[in-house]
Amino acid sequence: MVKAKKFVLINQFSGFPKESDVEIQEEELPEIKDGEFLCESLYISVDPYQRAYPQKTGDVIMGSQVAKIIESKNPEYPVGKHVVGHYGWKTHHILDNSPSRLGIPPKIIPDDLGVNLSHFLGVLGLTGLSAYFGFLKICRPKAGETVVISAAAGAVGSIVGQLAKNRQCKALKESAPEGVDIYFDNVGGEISAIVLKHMKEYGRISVCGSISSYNEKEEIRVPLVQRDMVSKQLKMEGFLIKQFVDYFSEGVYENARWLKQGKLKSKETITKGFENTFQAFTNMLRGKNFGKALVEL
Ligand SMILES: NC(=O)C1=CN([C@@H]2O[C@H](COP(=O)(O)OP(=O)(O)OC[C@H]3O[C@@H](n4cnc5c(N)ncnc54)[C@H](OP(=O)(O)O)[C@@H]3O)[C@@H](O)[C@H]2O)C=CC1
Ligand SMILES: CCCCCC(=O)/C=C/[C@H]1[C@H](O)CC(=O)[C@@H]1CCCCCCC(=O)O
Repeated sequence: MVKAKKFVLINQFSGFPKESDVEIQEEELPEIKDGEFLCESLYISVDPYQRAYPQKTGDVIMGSQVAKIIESKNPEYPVGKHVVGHYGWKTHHILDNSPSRLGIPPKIIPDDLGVNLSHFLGVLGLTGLSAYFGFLKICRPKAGETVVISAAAGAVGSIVGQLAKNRQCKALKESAPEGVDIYFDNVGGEISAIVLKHMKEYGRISVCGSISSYNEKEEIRVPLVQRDMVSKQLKMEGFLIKQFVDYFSEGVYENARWLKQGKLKSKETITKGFENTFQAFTNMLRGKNFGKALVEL
């Protein structure tokens, strides 16, 4: 009998998440049934959306994992293979072909890509794909254009910055005297209101997230955007990565190709130990991560 450990939400987050809002609980897992497989988590992803989205008390905290299949009664998921899933912060899972709450079933990790397993939660996972699709497909960058990225050192932002440089764009950290062609927004709020003022005519804004608001109890108020949107004829588009789910393999293989060519570097901040998952989560919310924040079990 396998005893799984899991992080359960016991109080709704209010403001910045507190240790007392979650609890590690143990769960005796039953024997697997036909069509099921048992997997052991190797890496767990901590992400801002775990604070942004409402979660029910008593539920396992949502999140993705890379796990190794250790027992199987499902020929599609053989023992020894690794999967990426979105089944929560838990050490062991009994799964089958059923999709997660993101509508995606467990994905077998290809053995032939020659990259770290952890990359499938970062540069080759939901954050790397958010950078790939959110920047390349929504912003359609052109050489010589000026790009500004908020939360540029993070999991998504650090990939967008490299994709921008690979396309001979000027990825700026400080001021942009000639104005901004593309703004990749992970933060929202005041910083975005300032960048909007510096957008060039026909600029494009890809809205990936608004982390400046996730821990705020009060609605953040910023200046009206419509005046600049109209006068500068700007395009602003929000997206959720799941909209591109049918094209994920394109993004994974392109990012993997650039990784192997050295054109993309995957930065990760790894916290060791399942019991430190919540700490890794709050460290990320405090900006203590560089690249993708992960937990290695
Ligand atoms: N649309 C989609 O499908 C997806 C959206 N996202 C969104 O993308 C954004 C980045 O996510 P991800 O790369 O995973 O996270 P990051 O790795 O960038 O970590 C979050 C970062 O946000 C910054 N931050 C935290 N709080 C604030 C604040 N109050 N004001 C300004 N900056 C803050 C910190 O960086 P620092 O303080 O160093 O600037 C922190 O490191 C988030 O908004 C997330 O919700 C992510 C994945 C998919
Ligand atoms: C309003 C908050 C915007 C947060 C944007 C964000 O961080 C999205 C993250 C996506 C992640 O990369 C994979 C997803 O599809 C996340 C969005 C939805 C995840 C939670 C599902 C919510 C639910 O089940 O109701």
